[in-house]
Amino acid sequence: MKLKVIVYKKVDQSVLDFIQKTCQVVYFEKLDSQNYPEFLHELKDAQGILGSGLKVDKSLLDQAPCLKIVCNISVGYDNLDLTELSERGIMATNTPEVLNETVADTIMGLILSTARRMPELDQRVKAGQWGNNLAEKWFGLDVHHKVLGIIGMGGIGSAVAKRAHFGFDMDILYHNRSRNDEAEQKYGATYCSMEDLLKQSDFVCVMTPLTPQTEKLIGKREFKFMKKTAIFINCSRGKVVDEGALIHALDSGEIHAAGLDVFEKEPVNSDNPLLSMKNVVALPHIGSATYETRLKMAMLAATNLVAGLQGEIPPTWINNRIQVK
Ligand SMILES: NC(=O)C1=CN([C@@H]2O[C@H](COP(=O)(O)OP(=O)(O)OC[C@H]3O[C@@H](n4cnc5c(N)ncnc54)[C@H](OP(=O)(O)O)[C@@H]3O)[C@@H](O)[C@H]2O)C=CC1
Ligand SMILES: O=CC(=O)O
Repeated sequence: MKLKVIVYKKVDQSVLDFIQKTCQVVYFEKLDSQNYPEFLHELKDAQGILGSGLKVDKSLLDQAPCLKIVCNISVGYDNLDLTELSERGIMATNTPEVLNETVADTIMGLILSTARRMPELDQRVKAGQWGNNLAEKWFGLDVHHKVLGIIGMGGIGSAVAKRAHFGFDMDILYHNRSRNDEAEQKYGATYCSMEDLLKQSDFVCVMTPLTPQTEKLIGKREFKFMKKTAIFINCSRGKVVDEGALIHALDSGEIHAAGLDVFEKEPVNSDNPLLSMKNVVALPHIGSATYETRLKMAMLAATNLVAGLQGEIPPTWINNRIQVK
């Protein structure tokens, strides 16, 4: 008999076909309050689940006694309680690398659009407010030859550094817990303390995972260190930043602007002060959202799922030191 798995996110038919060669698939294009009871019912005898964003914690796992593998279609796995999964011998996988270049493109888009105020100017032109002269008040800031500080020089951070170094002649500073020799050699990135990075950078880009150590990593103190002309970019997770402190920093002119793909609460509330600030460019958590990359991510997640259930090693297994169930 085929093993039963749940796919709880819309994926391409080719991904479903691949999984269905070896598994029986229960498919929810998305989970909502209407179909959640049905999902929980199916979970009772499911061996694998595949999707993204679902909080997989003790209370969910208590309702999934047969589960062997949880496959995220995302590189971030802050939605997973890894301790709980590992104690139960359940494998967890994510989708690193295949999205690096696409997310880096999104980040460069945020850097350029905040510095050159593209969304604001687009709205003016479309509203018929071009006028005869482009007044100085619509000027932006240069990106090329500036200093880019990357906090979290991993897969995505390195792809940003590559673009900034070769494409924009930027100087790269970075901060991690450990040195990234490759980024230093290939992109001339300079390792420095967080404080030095914040003080010296024209653009500060956060690209760490969300962990207990990185929650509110950037707060009041960090914004105070930044230049008044600094542009802050967050494409990691909203909770890595103290959103109240960010609002204050933008409001009070402590920093110049922000480009945000992620928010403390998603979808962001329509009355969030960040959304009414002209110096904020806001995106709806679409860092990796191209057809090509989302397909690669879903296929990698499916490959993990099938491998794990067939007793093979999933290619991107996170808790790979556990005694498997
Ligand atoms: N907006 C979007 O759509 C997307 C968001 N993301 C987010 O981006 C995150 C990063 O992805 P990716 O680049 O693939 O991950 P990587 O694991 O490749 O890189 C993360 C980097 O963060 C550093 N880091 C981790 N903890 C700390 C810390 N406490 N202080 C300083 N640096 C730290 C790591 O270095 P070291 O271990 O040496 O500290 C590493 O260099 C994901 O976890 C996800 O949350 C990812 C994809 C898309
Ligand atoms: O947020 C997206 C991810 O892949 O992580």
